Amino acid sequence: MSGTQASVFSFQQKIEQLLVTRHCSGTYNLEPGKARLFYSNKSGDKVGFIDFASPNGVDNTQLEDLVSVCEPAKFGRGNEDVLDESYRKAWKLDASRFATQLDIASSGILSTVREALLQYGNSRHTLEAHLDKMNVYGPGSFFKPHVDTPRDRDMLATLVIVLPTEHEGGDLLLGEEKWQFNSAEMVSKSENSLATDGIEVTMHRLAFAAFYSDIEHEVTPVKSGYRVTVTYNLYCRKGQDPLSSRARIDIALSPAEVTLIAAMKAFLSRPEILPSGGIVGFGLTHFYPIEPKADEDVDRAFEGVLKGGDALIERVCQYLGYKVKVKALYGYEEGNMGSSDTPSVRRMDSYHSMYLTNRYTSSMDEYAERVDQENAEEDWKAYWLETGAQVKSLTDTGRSSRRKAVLWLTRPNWLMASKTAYMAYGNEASMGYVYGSLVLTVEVPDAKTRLGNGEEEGENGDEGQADDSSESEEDY
Ligand SMILES: O=C(O)CCC(=O)C(=O)O
Ligand SMILES: [Fe+2]
Repeated sequence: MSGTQASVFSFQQKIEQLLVTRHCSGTYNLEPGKARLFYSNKSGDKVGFIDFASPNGVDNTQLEDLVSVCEPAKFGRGNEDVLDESYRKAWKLDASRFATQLDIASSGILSTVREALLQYGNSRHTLEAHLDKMNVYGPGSFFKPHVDTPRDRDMLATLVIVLPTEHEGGDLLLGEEKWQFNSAEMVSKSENSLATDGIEVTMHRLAFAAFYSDIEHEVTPVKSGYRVTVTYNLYCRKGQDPLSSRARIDIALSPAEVTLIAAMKAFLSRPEILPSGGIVGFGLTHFYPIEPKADEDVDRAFEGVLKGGDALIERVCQYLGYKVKVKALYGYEEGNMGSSDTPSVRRMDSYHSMYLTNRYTSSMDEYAERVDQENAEEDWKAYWLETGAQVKSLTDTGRSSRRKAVLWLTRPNWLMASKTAYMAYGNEASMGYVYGSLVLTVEVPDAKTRLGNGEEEGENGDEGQADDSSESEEDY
């Protein structure tokens, strides 16, 4: 391993330690009179309610009545909603057939979740919760590994509320490390507190968990009792900025940011790293909802709304004064840049060149699939470690334009569990959005300029990789 590769490798390890998948969970004591759930059957001629704050708790007869108005829960396999009880066994009730008194905003649940999920994001972005459905998991109910289908480009996360009922099993397992949300135990604890009239009452608590929707998750079988959940889709809406750009709100740096800033500064101060300047690229950890047909600009779409560790990298690069761009990355085979310019995706080691583009087209699906191929990991790593690989940018007509040296620092989607779920299993049929794999890039000047002892433009323009290095940074 060359000296450069060794420093890239150790820097890569440092970053990856900081990029953990973020999720959040907790409990909330239900206040009497504020935790009823009303429901109706399909025709609306039968209605009922359950008071989850009732001091006596909720009994199985009440839950069986709720089940009697529910339907078997389907899930999405590709573009279809399917009923397959070997993959998902549960009941569901659409949002149109129930209402809950629970207010996730005034209870503070939503702001707690926002703080965790948008930790490094823009402080002006809001987290909007849309009630999705209610599910009941009875004895033997479960939901095998899946991701939550993106409903819209802004869909960021899923919030699951587990209401207090006595049950066993039905844990939510999340991500590669199978983080466990043991909701049965969390809701089993109740507290006695004094009501205003001095009488002691039992307060029951709900449990909640929120996680980025592209993280693979599953619900283990319920062993006894009924597990009742209300789920919300959480959308990150970009903040409007009616004020001048000087009126920004900047949140103080977190320890992870401080560590990464120092590491990045030290790394880029090494003269052997991109000596003539070029692009530093990061494969994003998370998948992002993309509408392949929309042909939208991914940089504009995702700038400032990245998830978890991806947002951490973005914020650190911005802090260091670099302009960050979100891009799609394609590989092209030699000789395949004919007039049709249809991207052809092949194994990384057979690529002639890599292309960075602002557009994500349906061919990027194949690109994402390629990452999933068996044994692809090794090739991918080797490529990702390669220094001085080149990228070109694609113009809107699909023709290549300028070349730049690129140094890849993190592998894409490496924290995600089995990638098959992204293609095959969603909690709903796909609705025109797919999870796409993206990269983040920053352009860095040559080593002399970085070390503060060179001319602004750099002296060494003959590296041979940048055939048009005088172009503005907007051009890659
Ligand atoms: O109930 C849970 O904990 C998660 C449910 C879920 O994954 C879903 O409904 O998509
Ligand atoms: Fe799910």
